[in-house]
Amino acid sequence: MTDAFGAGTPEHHSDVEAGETLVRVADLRTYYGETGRFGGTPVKAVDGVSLDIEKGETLGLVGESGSGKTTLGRTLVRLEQATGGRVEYAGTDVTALSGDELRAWRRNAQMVFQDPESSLNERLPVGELVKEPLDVHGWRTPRERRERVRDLLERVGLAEEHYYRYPHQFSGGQRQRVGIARALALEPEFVVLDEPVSALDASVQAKILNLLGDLQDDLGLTYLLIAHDLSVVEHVCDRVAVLYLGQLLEVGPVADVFDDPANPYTHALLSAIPDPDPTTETARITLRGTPPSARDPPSGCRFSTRCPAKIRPEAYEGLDDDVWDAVEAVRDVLRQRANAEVGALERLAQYAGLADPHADVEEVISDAFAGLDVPAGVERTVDAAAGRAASGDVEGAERLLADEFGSECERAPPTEHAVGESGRISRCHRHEPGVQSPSEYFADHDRR
Ligand SMILES: Nc1ncnc2c1ncn2[C@@H]1O[C@H](COP(=O)(O)OP(=O)(O)OP(=O)(O)O)[C@@H](O)[C@H]1O
Repeated sequence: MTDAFGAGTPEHHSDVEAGETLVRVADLRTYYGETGRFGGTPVKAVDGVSLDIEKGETLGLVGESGSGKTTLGRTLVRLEQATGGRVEYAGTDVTALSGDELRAWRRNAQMVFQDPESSLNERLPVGELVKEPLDVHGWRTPRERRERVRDLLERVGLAEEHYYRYPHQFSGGQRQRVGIARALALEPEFVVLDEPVSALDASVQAKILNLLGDLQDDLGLTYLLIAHDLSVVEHVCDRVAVLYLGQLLEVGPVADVFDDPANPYTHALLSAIPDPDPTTETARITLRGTPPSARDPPSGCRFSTRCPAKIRPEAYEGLDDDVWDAVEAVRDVLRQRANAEVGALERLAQYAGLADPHADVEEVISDAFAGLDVPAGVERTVDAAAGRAASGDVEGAERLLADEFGSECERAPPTEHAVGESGRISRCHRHEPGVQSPSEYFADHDRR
């Protein structure tokens, strides 16, 4: 065994070498609430994720709010129990661990939480907060624990006199330092950092990120960094994984993914970052609305309901982009209306005499197509769908449009495709032969 920050590897660490797989995630699923209020469908927060994390790397995890980032992170450190699949840590499936084995493994896998305002118990002085995990694990003698806490406080840039202060006496950055010290108390090998700087001012963010980088170098840590700020990921991560509605759409080295994204969703996410160079002309892709419900995710590709590069039926390949987008927008509205949860709410509203839920479908349609030159064939199909919706058959209307305008994107889930030589993978039907790749498609279509 080593001292607090002594040389050498702590005994409880794995024998995995830098660059080898430390954490192997296989078809992982974490569902919440098997019996929901609206009819018993669980929220599929993580739904079939497979991913390797290498010892010593920083893997970024990005995706919109609600995509399952926190749930995935929490499942990897066993703060959440997986519904299915495996998390192998140095070859051992930790989803199956219990009792003493689980307790012993927990030393290796810790988490730093997003919000230093609420993740620290206000009633304990920071020294006690940092010492708590050592107490819980019965680490060495009480005196040695206090000494280790002093070392830890110093290591994260706090001073000895901070031991007896309370979290509310600290700034946001200092509180996050306390959170980091607490996570490191038991000398973990793998740390999930859940938005560790998003609640902090920009100048403080840089200091905390530097600290995390120094600690990684000194202690040989492996990080999973959850972040919504893509520029943070670009600066500090080795690889990045892109999550959408509980599934990974792209994984690869940061340099490659940021330089030349493979998946349409990554294209859209990255195009939202302001380009510091005003001379380059990068198209901004606007994503319509918010991701659909994780309780009732779309069939086929999860991103198909919002994808700007969705494959079209051959007859509509040449259709004007604006008309296509209007069709997609109408389909989106119909889908939301046919959704069980919305349906239940609407039935309730109807029962209370508040509204006729189908009254404004025609209005939605005329708004969507206003000012557009709509080909007669498209108009006929959309009118027929509007008629069905107005008579109360929203699902029938949705089906009619799906039959006419749908493609493999919404019929089958895309498989994993290797992209380039750097171990990158992307899930998208556009990587299959016979269609333009996502990059070729975006080069051809201005989706601003
Ligand atoms: N304890 C819970 N019970 C029920 N549903 C939950 C719970 N925690 C999260 N969810 C749901 O699971 C899905 C994924 O949430 P999660 O917090 O993992 O996403 P996220 O990508 O981390 O989002 P954010 O960026 O907003 O933190 C969401 O639909 C969310 O509402």
